[in-house]
Amino acid sequence: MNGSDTGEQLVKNEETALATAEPTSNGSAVLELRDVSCAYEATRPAVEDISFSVQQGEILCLLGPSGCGKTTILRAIAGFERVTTGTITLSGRLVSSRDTLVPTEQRHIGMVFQEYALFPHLRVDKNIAFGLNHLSRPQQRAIVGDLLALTGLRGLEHRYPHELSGGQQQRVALARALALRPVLLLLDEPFSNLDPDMASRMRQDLHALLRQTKTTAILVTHDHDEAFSMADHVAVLNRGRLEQFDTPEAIYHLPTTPFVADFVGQADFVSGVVDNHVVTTELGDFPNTQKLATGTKVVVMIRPDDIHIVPTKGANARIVARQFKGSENVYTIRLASGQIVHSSESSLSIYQAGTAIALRVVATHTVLFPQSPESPAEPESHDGNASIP
Ligand SMILES: Nc1ncnc2c1ncn2[C@@H]1O[C@H](COP(=O)(O)OP(=O)(O)OP(=O)(O)O)[C@@H](O)[C@H]1O
Repeated sequence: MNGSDTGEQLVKNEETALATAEPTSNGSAVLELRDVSCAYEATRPAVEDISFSVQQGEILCLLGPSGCGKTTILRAIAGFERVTTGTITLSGRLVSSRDTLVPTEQRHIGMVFQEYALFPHLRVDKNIAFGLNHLSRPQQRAIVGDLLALTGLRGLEHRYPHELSGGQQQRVALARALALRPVLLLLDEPFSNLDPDMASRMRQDLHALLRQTKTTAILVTHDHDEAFSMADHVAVLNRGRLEQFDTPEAIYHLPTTPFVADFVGQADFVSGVVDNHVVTTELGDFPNTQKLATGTKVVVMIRPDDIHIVPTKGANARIVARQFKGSENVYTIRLASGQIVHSSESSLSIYQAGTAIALRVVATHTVLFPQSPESPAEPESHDGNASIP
């Protein structure tokens, strides 16, 4: 392992082009939440002090583990839940506060939920036209025709919901929501009932459709890949609190908490000590991007794709295990100290367990967190595989 290898190839955070986002804005926001809390039980808030805004035409993803409060926020925006503190403003109008609850039907919000909720006795075209009774027949036909084309449902307009696949039913639910030209479209885990291939296709189609119709949307998911591929901004929630609101790129590369770092991808956390301009760790030196005082103890977040294996006789680190993932091999590595880190290598790079290796670290963004007695416990268990010293 070579400390200078590590240090030379690093780029300071200040030099990156990553744009970070403001969670609130007083610009022309379609939706603005300010210090919103909701509680199902008087003593225990389900979500607390949530503030963010969504601009016209933007897609926001609410991302977090089960029970973190995603659906509660969506329901509060829709007007199904009261807020106990804070305000929700929609198109400049106060719709929720402690003393205000504008009814759902006056909020001009479209909704698509996991179970689609189509009318089983109505054909596809009638399902889509359901909310359009105030318009003339020719107007209704024109809107339905446009949406059938946009959602790829042409030819299926005379079928009943039970005669459609899950993906097709979901398109009908989308078309029905868009027919009313909502100021905001809310989607609660809309792909969770679809198989992975169909979900991936639907994500791309939905993204194109929202862009084409300039629809402002909020999508709830616990899948960070889904959030990254769909969103302009991602709000990461943990235990009812907003941990970070940012662009997908900044959430991945510049997470502001160990929880976010761990939740949005595999991450390892290596102990280090600040020595002037660098942080010295067992993996080499990293830039002291936060200008911390010499002697400060920190943990450095490192992703597996930043760590590369160099088989080296006599080196102190060892390969413990290999996990084949199709497009990559993820290696579990034990450093001389016993610390475990991970390395992502190409699917054809195969090394045996026990191989002595050096590590080349090419971290493009250095993320430092304070080392505290609490930090090891912060991330909760989920898909990620982080190990924190
Ligand atoms: N109707 C309810 N009554 C009491 N507590 C509730 C109710 N609905 C949700 N909660 C609680 O509020 C918290 C947030 O739940 P919420 O459904 O918003 O989370 P979520 O992130 O959407 O979860 P999931 O991904 O599993 O749907 C959880 O602790 C949950 O147990």
